[in-house]
Amino acid sequence: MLRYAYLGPAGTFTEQALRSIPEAADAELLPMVTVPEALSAVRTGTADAALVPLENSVEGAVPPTLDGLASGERLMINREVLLPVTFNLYAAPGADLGSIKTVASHPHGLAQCRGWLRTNVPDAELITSPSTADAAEGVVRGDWDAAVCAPVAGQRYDLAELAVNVADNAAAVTRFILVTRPAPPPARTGADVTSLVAFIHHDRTGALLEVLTEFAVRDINLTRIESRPMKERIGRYCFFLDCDGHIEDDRVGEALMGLRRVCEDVRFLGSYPRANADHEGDGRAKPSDDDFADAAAWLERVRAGGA
Ligand SMILES: O=C(O)C(=O)C[C@]1(C(=O)O)C=C[C@@H](O)C=C1
Repeated sequence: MLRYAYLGPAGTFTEQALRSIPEAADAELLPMVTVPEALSAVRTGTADAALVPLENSVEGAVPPTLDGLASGERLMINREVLLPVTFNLYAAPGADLGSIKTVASHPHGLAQCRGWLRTNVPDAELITSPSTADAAEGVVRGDWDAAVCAPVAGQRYDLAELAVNVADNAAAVTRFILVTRPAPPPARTGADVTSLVAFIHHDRTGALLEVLTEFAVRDINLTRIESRPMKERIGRYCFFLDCDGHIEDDRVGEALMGLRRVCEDVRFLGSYPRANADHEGDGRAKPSDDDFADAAAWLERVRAGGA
């Protein structure tokens, strides 16, 4: 039986996202307290895969996930899951809004409900917890008065619903990734994402431009770029890049080779099906895949002395 680690406890958005993966239905689900623990379960072999949050459409990146992918033994992204996230405010049965002095949630949960909390419980102290479901559990433990979490967590921990849809942006979506130990990527679908970390030569003028150029000259659409400090000293960053396409695509393979030439190091994080099938790319795709194949065949021919 496959074992899937995830950011737990039961009732997190991550668990909901994991349950949307068909293979997880028959798997053993292993709740972990933090993202680094979930990633480490995969590295040590305690789990076959881990589902962790990567970014939110309102709050941006989840730093422990980026840091856990950039360093340590290499892991690979095998799949992405997009989940709309809606938050409610829960407290112990019998409580009302006026009695709430402390509210806990995951930092991303608190950030997404900042405006509502400031308006409706202006004097409450905001406490960060490892996950939204841990915040709900903390209400049961008596650690704090209320939790901002998913409706499923409120129900699971038998809490009283004090307010619904307390997020400042009702359309928020979180992107989760399923990571495994290094393995051949899932087959190309024609609507794929490739993720990598580029470690540039810091003292070289235009080093980042060189990286971007490898994509631009091959008409590869970049869909995300994000920097994280490398933690050795101020001013050192690595760059997380997502682009359209699969490592098996000629243009993406060529771009990766180009990056390998111009960067200090490149960490390939995987090619996997894009979850938002309505994503249109830049709509140009010129030169076409056939043009890349044709150019490769032409090079072979002229190298061999042909026309
Ligand atoms: O705490 C949870 O429920 C999670 O799954 C984590 C997480 C996150 O890291 O962004 C996931 C989605 C929400 O945006 C808030 C928290």
